[in-house]
Parts: sequence; structure tokens; C-alpha cells
Amino acid sequence: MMSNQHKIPQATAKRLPLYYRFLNNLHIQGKSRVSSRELSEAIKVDSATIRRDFSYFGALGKKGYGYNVEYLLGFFRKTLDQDENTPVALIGVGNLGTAFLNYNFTKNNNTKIEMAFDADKQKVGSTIGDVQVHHIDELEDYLDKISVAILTVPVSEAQNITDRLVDAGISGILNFTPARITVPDSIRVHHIDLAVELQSLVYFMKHYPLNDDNDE
Ligand SMILES: NC(=O)c1ccc[n+]([C@@H]2O[C@H](COP(=O)([O-])OP(=O)(O)OC[C@H]3O[C@@H](n4cnc5c(N)ncnc54)[C@H](O)[C@@H]3O)[C@@H](O)[C@H]2O)c1
Repeated sequence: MMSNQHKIPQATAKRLPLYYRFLNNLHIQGKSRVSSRELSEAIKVDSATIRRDFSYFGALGKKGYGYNVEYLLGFFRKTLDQDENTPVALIGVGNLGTAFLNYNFTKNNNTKIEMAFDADKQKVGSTIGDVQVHHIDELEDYLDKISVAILTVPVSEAQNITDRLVDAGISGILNFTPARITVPDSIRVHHIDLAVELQSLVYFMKHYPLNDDNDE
């Protein structure tokens, strides 16, 4: 995946897709350069952090010029494997899963939900967005090309489905269920929980109030 990830701090690596999306939009609009300040305002990351992040990529902005959009995009494309497509499977086509299928991830991105699975016979066979829903019993028949799965099943099903995904050779799971799933060390799990994110936002608002005259 990220070939030179070992040289980039994890916090920086996590911001790469955000940078990539914004710079790609600038590129589409025909802009050839951007300042750390413009970037900062658009993606809400402070400009000192952006400058530090970009210095890891060998991109040193010039005063009064900013950064070369094309150079950065080239770097991000390589680092994020943007030229390679990562097919994704979604498991659990309920409220959350349906919303993800209807949302077009591929616009600025190389990840695409290629297939979906559910246990509900009424959903099996339907197409949502442009993704076909298969029966969960057929999971193992389809997974050979898939390395990433999004988990949006009920919490009670999470570990069972995870075990099947692992046995079928999955490498990464984006877990939206509240379950703390157990996987072998070689498999990466990222857990997304809106309640935790909201709590953290409220905590930061209270303890780290922002003023609007900080840097530059
Ligand atoms: N991370 C977050 O911020 C967040 C927010 C809301 C919900 N959730 C969690 O996401 C999950 C999905 O929530 P939802 O509101 O979409 O639920 P939902 O009940 O609408 O959808 C669950 C879907 O999973 C399917 N399903 C059930 N058992 C299955 C199995 N064994 N294999 C495949 N599919 C199966 C159901 O048929 C249904 O379509 C829940 O675990 C919920 O707690 C997380």
C-alpha cells in the first residue's frame, strides 16, 4: 500500500487522502500552485502542520509562491497508490450500508465498493448505486479479488463475519459496528464511531477553545 509509509508519521499519513482530494480539485480547476494558508483554510488543518507534513514529502514551499500542485499530486498519487484501484466489499446493507453504497466514493478516489453482502433475502439481488447485493452465504465465493471490507452489520454479527473475512484472506477492515473485533496481527482494523468522535469534539471545544487570530 503506502510504499514509504515507514518514513512518514502516522498522523501525517492519515491526512494524505484529505490533501489529495483538495489538491485534485485545484488541479481540475486549473490551479498550478497553492499556499499553505489556502490549504489550511480549505481543509481546516493549521498551516504549520501542513508545512511540516509537506516537508516529509520533500515539498518545500517557496515564500510568495506556495506549493506546486502538480508535484504534490504526483507524490500523493504514488504514495497512496492512486493509480491502482482498491476494490472494497461492504457487509450489511442496512441504514448505514445503503448510504455508503449511494455515495460515490470514486469521484476523487481509488477505492470503490465493488460488491455488497446481506443476509436479508429481500435485499439480495438488488442493485444500490451501481453495486450488486449478494447473499452473505456466498461471501467466500466472491472475495478472492477483495482486500478491504466495510463492516456495517449488527454488532452481534460482527465477530462471526470478521472471522469469515479473515479466513477468506481480507487484509483490512473498516469497522463501523461498536464491536471490538479480534483479528490476527497481520490484519489492519480501523474503527469508526460517531459517538466517540462527537464526544471528542465536545471535549476539545471545552478544553482547547480556538481563537481566530492564531497563526498567519
Ligand atoms: N460507527 C458509527 O458511527 C455508527 C453509526 C450508526 C450505526 N452504527 C453501527 O453500524 C451497524 C449498522 O447499523 P445500521 O443502522 O445500518 O443497521 P441496520 O439494522 O439498518 O443494518 C444492518 C444490516 O445488516 C444485515 N445483516 C444482519 N445480519 C447479517 C449477516 N450475518 N450478514 C450480513 N448482513 C447481515 C441486515 O439485514 C441489515 O440490512 C450497527 O452495528 C450499528 O451499531 C455505527
